[in-house]
Amino acid sequence: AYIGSTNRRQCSRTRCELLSVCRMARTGRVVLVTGANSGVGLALCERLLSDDAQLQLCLACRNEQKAAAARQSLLISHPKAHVSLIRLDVGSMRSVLRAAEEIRQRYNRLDYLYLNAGIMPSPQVDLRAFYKGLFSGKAIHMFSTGEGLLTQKDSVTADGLQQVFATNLFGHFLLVRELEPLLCQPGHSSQVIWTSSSNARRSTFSLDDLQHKQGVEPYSSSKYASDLLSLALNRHYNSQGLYSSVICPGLVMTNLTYGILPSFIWTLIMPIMWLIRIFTNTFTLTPYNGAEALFWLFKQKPESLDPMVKYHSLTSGLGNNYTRTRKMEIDDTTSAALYENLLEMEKMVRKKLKDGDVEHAK
Ligand SMILES: NC(=O)C1=CN([C@@H]2O[C@H](COP(=O)(O)OP(=O)(O)OC[C@H]3O[C@@H](n4cnc5c(N)ncnc54)[C@H](OP(=O)(O)O)[C@@H]3O)[C@@H](O)[C@H]2O)C=CC1
Ligand SMILES: CC(C)CCC[C@@H](C)[C@H]1CC[C@H]2C3=C(CC[C@]12C)[C@@]1(C)CCC(=O)[C@@H](C)[C@@H]1CC3
Repeated sequence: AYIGSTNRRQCSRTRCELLSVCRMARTGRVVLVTGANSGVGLALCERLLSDDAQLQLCLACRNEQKAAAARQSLLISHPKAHVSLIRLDVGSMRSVLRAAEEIRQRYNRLDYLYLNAGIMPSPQVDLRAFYKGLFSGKAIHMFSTGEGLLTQKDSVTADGLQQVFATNLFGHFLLVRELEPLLCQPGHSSQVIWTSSSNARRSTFSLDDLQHKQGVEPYSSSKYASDLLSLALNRHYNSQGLYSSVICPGLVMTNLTYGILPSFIWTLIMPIMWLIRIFTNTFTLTPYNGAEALFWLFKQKPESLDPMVKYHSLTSGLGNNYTRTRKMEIDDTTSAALYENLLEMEKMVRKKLKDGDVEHAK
């Protein structure tokens, strides 16, 4: 019933309207966005619909109510848009497999897959590092990347995976693998676009501890892993028409960032944040601005994209948005090794889920 809410609306339409919807559905580009019910993901959806009214947009979210509210808000500004919902908890591998099956049944191709859902659970600001950073001569770098400032408390999911790794990376990896038949269509190219971060740091990632069980910066590690994985996807799938890119939305005020400090502190420092924006173009601050690079990529020929760079959403002091590339600190050897490890992990997870089903049936 959840995923069929578009259909319910259509039932009440005339036959003629229905036929035109079906005709459009056959021609419009298909875009799926994970974590589309708030923040950068929702702002991206707004921008995509403003650009292309024929789009078939699918919001993949874990929370039914929030997803329905997001769809409603999109339909208020774009009443004729084709917006459907799919339930997807990207941190649960069973949910990923179920959602992918539903997507394969619903669409015969996928043009854009935005892997945007992400978490940073129980973030803690290291105040000592913050004060040190302020007077280190690298304050602007610290403000634009949050490097070394944030630690998080991770947990373990029902699949036995680290939650941050499962949500920010592995669930999305499994989704891409499952949607391969829709993404890799002969004579047709598709884009996979990861919402990574400039917080991604090589030193927080280790091939010996992919899930970052040992460390306290799982967010940074998972984002660095997404940069590596995007490169590996390009190496494996470009010949089949699939192109992968990573972006950083800059510092955006969303549920994720509001979770970092108590709300009264945000209220107090907000004027300072707007001031800092004069010195660093990475303080995009609004979800609309943060979605700039995601939207920019939507307009690009995928063949023209560089797999070694990250696309950054930037906003000038005067409030103008633009996208700039920065070379990532990644290499093919580590990227290939990560990919092999993820394939191994995928096998294990699939087996575990299958064995679980058999146990359950007994
Ligand atoms: N805000 C910032 O400054 C920056 C953000 N980013 C990245 O941007 C992306 C979007 O975050 P942002 O808009 O800021 O924050 P929000 O918290 O507003 O958005 C995150 C979205 O991801 C969804 N999500 C989280 N976990 C899951 C899950 N298990 N399954 C499905 N959906 C899930 C959330 O759904 P729900 O509402 O149900 O929790 C929400 O819709 C993230 O990947 C984040 O890491 C990167 C750099 C900077
Ligand atoms: C008065 C307070 C002690 C001031 C603390 C400021 C910090 C909370 C921010 C300074 C730079 C910010 C930042 C992020 C979060 C909040 C800060 C650390 C991010 C890490 C959020 C998520 C991302 O992915 C990054 C790109 C952000 C970079 C900057």
